Amino acid sequence: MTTKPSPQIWLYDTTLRDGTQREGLSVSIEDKLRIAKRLDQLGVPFIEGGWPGANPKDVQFFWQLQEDPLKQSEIVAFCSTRRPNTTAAAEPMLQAILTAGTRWVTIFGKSWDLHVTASLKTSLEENLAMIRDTVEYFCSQGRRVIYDAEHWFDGYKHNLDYALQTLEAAIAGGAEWLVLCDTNGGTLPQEVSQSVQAVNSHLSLVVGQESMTIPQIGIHTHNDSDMAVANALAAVMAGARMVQGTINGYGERCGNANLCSLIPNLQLKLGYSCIGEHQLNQLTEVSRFVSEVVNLAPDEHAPFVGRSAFAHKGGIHVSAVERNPLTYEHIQPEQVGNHRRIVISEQSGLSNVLAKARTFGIELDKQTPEARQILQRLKDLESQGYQFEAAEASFALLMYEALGGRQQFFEIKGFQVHCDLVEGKETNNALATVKVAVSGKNILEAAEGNGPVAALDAALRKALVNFYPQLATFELTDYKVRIIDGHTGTAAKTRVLAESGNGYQRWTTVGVSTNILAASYQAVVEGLEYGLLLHSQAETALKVSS
Ligand SMILES: CC(=O)SCCNC(=O)CCNC(=O)[C@H](O)C(C)(C)COP(=O)(O)OP(=O)(O)OC[C@H]1O[C@@H](n2cnc3c(N)ncnc32)[C@H](O)[C@@H]1OP(=O)(O)O
Ligand SMILES: CC(=O)C(=O)O
Repeated sequence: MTTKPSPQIWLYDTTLRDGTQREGLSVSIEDKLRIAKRLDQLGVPFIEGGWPGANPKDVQFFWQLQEDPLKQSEIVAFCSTRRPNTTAAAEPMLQAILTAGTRWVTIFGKSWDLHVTASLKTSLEENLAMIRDTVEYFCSQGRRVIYDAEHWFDGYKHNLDYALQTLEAAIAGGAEWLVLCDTNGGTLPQEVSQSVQAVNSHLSLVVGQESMTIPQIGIHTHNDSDMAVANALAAVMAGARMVQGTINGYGERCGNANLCSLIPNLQLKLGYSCIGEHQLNQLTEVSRFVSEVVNLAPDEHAPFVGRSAFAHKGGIHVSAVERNPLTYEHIQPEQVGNHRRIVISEQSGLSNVLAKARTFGIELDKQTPEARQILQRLKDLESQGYQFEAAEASFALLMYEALGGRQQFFEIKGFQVHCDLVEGKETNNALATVKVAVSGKNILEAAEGNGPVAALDAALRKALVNFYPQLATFELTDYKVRIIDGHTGTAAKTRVLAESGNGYQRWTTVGVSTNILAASYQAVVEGLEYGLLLHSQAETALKVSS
């Protein structure tokens, strides 16, 4: 028996054009080239690179791609129709599109009569001529044209006859795709379905009579009603075959349809073919790559690709997921290149503790009193203000302690910090002294730092480095302070999260106290202890393997 091939949906990425219309997002030519190349590897058939002629950066970008073309994607130049009362050939803006040297061009034109009169300030007839002429001009120059019907759904609602005439003008000019745009993002899914079906029926009737090829329908949605992905899916289910969107949903105002959600929904839920399976599992990496290049923090809670998309926190969830992931996961995280995470907190049950212990190489038995003690200690500490979700190294130390296997690398006998808040003295304004004991030997050390925590960290390392030379590679990489129960004023508790690293691993520890220095001290000391533990575990593993 032969299996029916999945119907194809043509993906059209506009991260480099509509995505860059997002407030706070700006990219260099090099950034654009890096993103285009990554999308090319992902197998996106169309990549809208920008509007050459609108700014020098986009002109350069297309020229550079002529020197070093993409391997599989079509790079597309974007532009408006010609201005009123001129000719396409006379428009400098359209000439810039030709020099961009792309095979495909996307032209956007007005579908809504309000826009023609209020924004273009021209007649309805002239707008039809602008659409037809512009598309025709590019076709006559050997380009293939995608026509973006701007404000399609508003035009459809307010003046259906005219909106349809604008599509017919694009067809008459030679457009191969008609992309219906929800430019203002205010449309709901059932309106999208109904409109796409109506357009398809109208085109088969009108264009069929003139025995012309019927262009295919595409969809371009914005997220102003939080419907961009739902609307694009509704359009596909109603017959659209091109989907425009951006990586991470970047775009003007509230953004565009998010391809990181659309692709897996289309492919895994609706059975359409968009990109290859081995490309689908690159999606999480592509999402993070693009957010890194555009210098925006990734959305940790983004569906499919976010760090928390498959993170399980509630004890009931973890217990069930450990038995069968289908209980609380809608797809396998690996299908989109993501992975499952178990989070520990006051919401945990024994299943969370057991699963987390396993990630540290500790096999706990649910029936043992130690497992229950660890859970109880976790809940007690969280009720005092600790948070272990992000401080897994402190949780590991807590587990070793409960199991009687916490190694004592050093003992702190006391510490003092002195801050010198003299105006103009911004460096080394703090001095810390520490007294520590290692293998029964007492050491007293002092160090300066740009603040009390840095000074304390430096003094501790100085005291310990002769015993543990690996400390020279450790560094405090991040330090976060949060005031909890702030209504109690200066008596409020402070939670400190300290991130440490040794060049190839990072770990986070937590400290809580009414005294910010005591909280910091606790987090910093546990950070050093955990780093020493990692080193000692690595040495043991090396001895065993050799
Ligand atoms: C829905 C969308 O997202 S469409 C893409 C929107 N993206 C952008 O606007 C980013 C790039 N834009 C730009 O760099 C500039 O706006 C430019 C270069 C295009 C135009 O700059 P300017 O000539 O200074 O015009 P300005 O931005 O003030 O106004 C836009 C002009 O385009 C016209 N216009 C708008 N839509 C269309 C269209 N579909 N076809 C033809 N002209 C159009 C407007 O009527 C206005 O013309 P006017 O100046 O003769 O009144
Ligand atoms: C073309 C486009 O970006 C829009 O209509 O939203």
